[in-house]
Amino acid sequence: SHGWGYGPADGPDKWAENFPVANGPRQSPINIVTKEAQYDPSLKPLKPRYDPSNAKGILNNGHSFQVDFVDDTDSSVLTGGPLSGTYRLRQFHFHWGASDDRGSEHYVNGIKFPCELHLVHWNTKYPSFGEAADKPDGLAVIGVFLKIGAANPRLQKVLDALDSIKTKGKQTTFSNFDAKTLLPASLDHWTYEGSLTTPPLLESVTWIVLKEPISVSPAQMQRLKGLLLFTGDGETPCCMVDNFRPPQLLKGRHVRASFK
Ligand SMILES: CN[C@@H]1CN(c2cccc(OC)c2)S(=O)(=O)c2sc(S(N)(=O)=O)cc21
Ligand SMILES: [Zn+2]
Repeated sequence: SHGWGYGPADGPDKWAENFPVANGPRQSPINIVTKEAQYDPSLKPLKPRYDPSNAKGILNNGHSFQVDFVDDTDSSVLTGGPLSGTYRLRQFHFHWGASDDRGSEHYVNGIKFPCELHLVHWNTKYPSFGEAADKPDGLAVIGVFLKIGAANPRLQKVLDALDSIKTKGKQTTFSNFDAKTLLPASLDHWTYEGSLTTPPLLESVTWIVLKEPISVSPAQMQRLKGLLLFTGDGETPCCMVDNFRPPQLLKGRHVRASFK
C-alpha cells in the first residue's frame, strides 16, 4: 500500500519508490539562501482573510495533526503576494523534531527551526481541492517558522486539543478559531514554485515562507512532542516526532523576496 512515514523503512529516502515525482524539478522543501533571493517589487502585499467560524475539526492523520476548515465558500481566503486569483484555506498543520535543534522543513541560510506551520490553500479557479491539488498553480502554502522563546498563547487552544487526538485517525471538533492569530506581525516573505512536502509530493504548490518566526516555549514544544502518536490504537506506540522532509535541490529555480 502507499504507506509512507518518516522512519528508516518508509521515510523520505524511500518515497521515490511509490512517488517518482520525489525526484522532480520542483520539489519542496528547500534551503532558502537569502542573499540569492531577489527582491521583486511586483509582489503584492499578502492578504489572508480568515473567518474563525470556518474552523471545523482537528485530526491526527498519522503524519501530523491538521486543523480542517470548511472550504465551500470564499469566506477564508488568501490573495496577494505572488498569487493571481483567490485561494481558499483548507487546513493548517505542523512539522517538528524530536529535539529543538531540528523540525522545520525549510531552512534559512542552513538554519533549522524546531517547528514549521503550514497553512494550505487551493486555487478557486478549480472546482475543488482535489481538482486543484495536482495543477501547477493549484495550491498555495504559507510557511511560518516557530522559534523557541516565550510561550505563545495563540497556540494554546490547538495544543489543548491534542489530548483528544492522540492516535492516528482520531479527530474531534475544533470550532471558532482564527488562523490569522498564528501569523507574525510582518507578512514579509520569500516565494518559490514547489511541491507538497509529503506524498503524493505533487508539484502544485506556490510556497510563501514568512521571514518573521512566531514564538513557542520549550514546554509547548514538549506537549507537541509528547502527545501525539504516528500509530493507531492497539499498535505499538511510536511518538510522532521528526515528521519533516529534508531540503531538496533547487534545480534552477529562483526564490523571490517580497522585501528589500
Ligand atoms: C498528507 N499530506 C498533507 C494532506 N494533504 C493531502 C491529502 C490528500 C491528498 C493530497 O493531494 C492529492 C494532499 S494536503 O494537500 O492538505 C497537504 S499540503 C502538505 S505540505 N507539508 O506540503 O504543506 C501536506 C499535506
Ligand atoms: Zn506541511
